[in-house]
Amino acid sequence: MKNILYSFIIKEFLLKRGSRNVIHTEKPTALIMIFGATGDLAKRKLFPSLYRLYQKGKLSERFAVVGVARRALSNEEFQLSVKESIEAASDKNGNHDEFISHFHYHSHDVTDSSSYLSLKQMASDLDSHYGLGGNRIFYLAMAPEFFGTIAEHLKADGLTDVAGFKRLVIEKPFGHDVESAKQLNKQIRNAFSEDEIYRIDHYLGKEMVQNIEVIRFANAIFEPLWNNRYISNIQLTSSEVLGVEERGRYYETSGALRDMVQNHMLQMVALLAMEPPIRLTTEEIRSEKVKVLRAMRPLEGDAVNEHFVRGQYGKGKIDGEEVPAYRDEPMVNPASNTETFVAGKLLIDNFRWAGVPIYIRTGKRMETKSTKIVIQFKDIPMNLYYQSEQTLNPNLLVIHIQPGEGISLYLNAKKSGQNVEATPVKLNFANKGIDGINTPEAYEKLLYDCMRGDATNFTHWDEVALSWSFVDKISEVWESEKAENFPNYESGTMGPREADQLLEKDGFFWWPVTDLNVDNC
Ligand SMILES: NC(=O)C1=CN([C@@H]2O[C@H](COP(=O)(O)OP(=O)(O)OC[C@H]3O[C@@H](n4cnc5c(N)ncnc54)[C@H](OP(=O)(O)O)[C@@H]3O)[C@@H](O)[C@H]2O)C=CC1
Ligand SMILES: O=C1O[C@H](COP(=O)(O)O)[C@@H](O)[C@H](O)[C@H]1O
Repeated sequence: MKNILYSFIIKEFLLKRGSRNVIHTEKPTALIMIFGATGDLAKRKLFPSLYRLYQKGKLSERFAVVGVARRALSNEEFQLSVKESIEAASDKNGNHDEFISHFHYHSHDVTDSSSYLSLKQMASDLDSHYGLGGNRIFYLAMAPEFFGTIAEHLKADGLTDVAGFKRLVIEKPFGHDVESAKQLNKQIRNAFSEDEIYRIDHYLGKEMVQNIEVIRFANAIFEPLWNNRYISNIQLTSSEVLGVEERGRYYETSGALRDMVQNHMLQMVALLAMEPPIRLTTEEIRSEKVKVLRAMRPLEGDAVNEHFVRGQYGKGKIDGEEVPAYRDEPMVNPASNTETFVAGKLLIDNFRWAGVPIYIRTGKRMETKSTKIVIQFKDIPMNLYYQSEQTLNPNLLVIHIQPGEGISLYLNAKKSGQNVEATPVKLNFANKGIDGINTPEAYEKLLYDCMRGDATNFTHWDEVALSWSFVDKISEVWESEKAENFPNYESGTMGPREADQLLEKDGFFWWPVTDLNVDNC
């Protein structure tokens, strides 16, 4: 029985997945201008992702990259840093010379108006040299305070006057709250229209986050059950083992709520809870996600601390090593009130989800690195197969986002032998096991999507505004009340006790993410 069900699910899943996922063969042509080209993001993610696209033949020879940053570098020095970043990320022995010859450097302070004119000249020369058709992508991989200034200069100094397309890719955080996000949006909208703006949420580039839609809408067995009649609760965990590391300055003004919940966690909630779009177009999918965010019950006053728990890590042990408390990290206030952990209960007040709690939790310095979604189905009305003192396990659907990728379905089946008792069985689909290849990095997919002009996996302004409005109410309360019990969880644990109590008071518990790991098939 286990095998029959298993193969049915896998076959169904792959068939539907294949019919939906068009294989893109376009080789887009563009000038990609990376602001912040000497920074961490460019080196760790952007250059290696562009290289992988090139290696896979998804970039034609008609592309050029201009790296922009303040420090004085020659083209050769910049190309060497690109080469080093590719080697550090993956390919130590490849021949990168042809690829890196497409990279050029412009030393430029983005606050200095005069240097945009030479940047414009450089862009125009590269456009002619590589035959780029005037297509331009401006990637802002810099601190957010520069986003608005750069966008304004690009327009004022004529860099956006192009014969081809112009697109702005903008990193997180998109604002600090709804007001600052509106202000930033206004600045960039003076230079780019909404459909030219690609707001990055790298979770939307993750293979299994993109798979949420397919699992839901391509399987006859799930969608009819995807509602408050059959689902008792949903749990989303995104736990990290790393601490705040070198990012104390940024994190002190952000905290886990702004850093992870406002964007990644709420985006995953929207994908899980949205109605089937009438078409798989960017506009239709975004519009369904927006409806979920609009239906999320806002929290105010006392409701904030009834539905949300905050935590901050203290010292502890990770992999046998002592690690410091958050308050002892570099560039962190020794009396910091910043949360490094958030757990919350969300309610979506619409016909499908009324009464189904969606629990989220995310934090740094936790026991394990894991992003998982657990959908817990309601109990059957009557338990025929267990002794009265035993309870039947609920059916669970687990979507493994990372580090393992796949899905597991927990069912009850008959125990082998003469008896008629039920025993839990787990049906597993491990993504790598089936495809036999490493799935592309999120940034690789998102860069390619942007070059092709597909904004589906980027966040629309309406989503940004709604998620900030939701989160702002929580921040207001937390910023006005000092957390007297911080630090309230030891590094290397799954967060504060209050996060468990949040579910216990509803009669649930967090499914232990380490026990649910996907096995390779
Ligand atoms: N790093 C990561 O993993 C992630 C980063 N992000 C986001 O990406 C963005 C960049 O982050 P990250 O790469 O870590 O930042 P870094 O601090 O490592 O890099 C900043 C870059 O900006 C350049 N820069 C700073 N000031 C100026 C200026 N006035 N004019 C021109 N260039 C300037 C720096 O170069 P120079 O000093 O030479 O001028 C450097 O290239 C941020 O918005 C961050 O939130 C988002 C997700 C993950
Ligand atoms: O955006 C961010 O995400 C990372 C976690 O990303 P993941 O892909 O490793 O899950 C987080 O560490 C960082 O603080 C945050 O800014």
